[in-house]
Amino acid sequence: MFRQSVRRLTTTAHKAAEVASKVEMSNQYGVQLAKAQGHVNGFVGAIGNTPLIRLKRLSDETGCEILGKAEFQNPGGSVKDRAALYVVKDAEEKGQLRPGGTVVEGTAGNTGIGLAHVCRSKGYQLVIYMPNTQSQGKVDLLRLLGAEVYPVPAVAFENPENYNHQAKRHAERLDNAVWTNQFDNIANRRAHVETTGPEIWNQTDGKIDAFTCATGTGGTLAGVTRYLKDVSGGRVKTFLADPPGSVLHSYITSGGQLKERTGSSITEGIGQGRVTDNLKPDIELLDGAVHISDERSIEMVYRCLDEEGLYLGASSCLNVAAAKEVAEKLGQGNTVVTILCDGAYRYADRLFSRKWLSDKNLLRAIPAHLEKYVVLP
Ligand SMILES: Cc1ncc(COP(=O)(O)O)c(C=O)c1O
Repeated sequence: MFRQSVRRLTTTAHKAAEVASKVEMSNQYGVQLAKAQGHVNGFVGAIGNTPLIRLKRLSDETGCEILGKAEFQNPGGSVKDRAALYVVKDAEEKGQLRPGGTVVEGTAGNTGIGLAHVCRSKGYQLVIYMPNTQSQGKVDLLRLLGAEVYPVPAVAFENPENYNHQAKRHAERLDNAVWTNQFDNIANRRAHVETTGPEIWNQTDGKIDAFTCATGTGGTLAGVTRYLKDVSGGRVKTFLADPPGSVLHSYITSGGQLKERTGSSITEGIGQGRVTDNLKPDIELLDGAVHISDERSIEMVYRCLDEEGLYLGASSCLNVAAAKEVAEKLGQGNTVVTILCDGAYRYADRLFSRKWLSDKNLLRAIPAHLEKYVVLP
């Protein structure tokens, strides 16, 4: 009995030592091993290097190459994983965030999910403030990923009770905490100057004529624009893609006049009422802007599913519709790249619901042969 217990203890101790040495080894050599053996180190190592997908039907139709960067393949499921990693890394590098610290952000969507994964994998606490108009599903998912979530009244940015200002104040009350401030923190834009832009350039071998995407914070559009303009000596043209309810299309086409925000869109995560600090340095570099109605975005959700087998969210499909418009504007033989921001999984209960589509007066935008995909009541 005694001998058995000793054997069990010795085996346990041996196993513990083995595990400890593996952990140590993985800490010390993780990055090198990852590179040598073709795997990546943890969640953050899996961010980026997403495929560039040729959209066959739209390319054939326009006589251009229309390519979508598959950002839905990031480990947290969206383009926002890149920004989440960069704003956290930036806070670490500036000494604002030390081991065991807390990240605080105001976000209603993908940035929160990206941050929740990044914070879990790096051992930080995460606090999220969001408007209380958001679905319970989003709140539940963030809580499931370990975040502390505060739904607060949905008031305008100018109101001190807006979720962004509450997030800022929360961080100020804590030690070793940072408000990552995705809208005006240019580490967000840097993620795309340093990763998304170079990936697109390398994946196209520099044979890219235009890039277009929508903006939420503006990080993706500004960062990719900056990189592509620099590396191509200004040759690559870049365009904002804008949904209804955003002021940026008219800001760009009117030469810098900021109008009052009116209207709204079914596309989530995009559309803006102001020029954020992420956009400011690069908005002048843009060659133009295209406006895409909700009808065109939703039609493209169904077309991408039917023609390409791609199950995409509405902002991705607004981008695809914009890429098609840019291709038609530039003419045959051009290569146009856009961003496939996330999949439809988080929005399926709306995008494929007959009631929701008819409440939004969008059922009529779906071509008859694609109505078979409206599978939810
Ligand atoms: C689904 C989706 N698409 C696009 C964007 C816009 O990206 P960016 O913030 O880089 O402008 C966001 C931002 O949250 C998003 O959630």
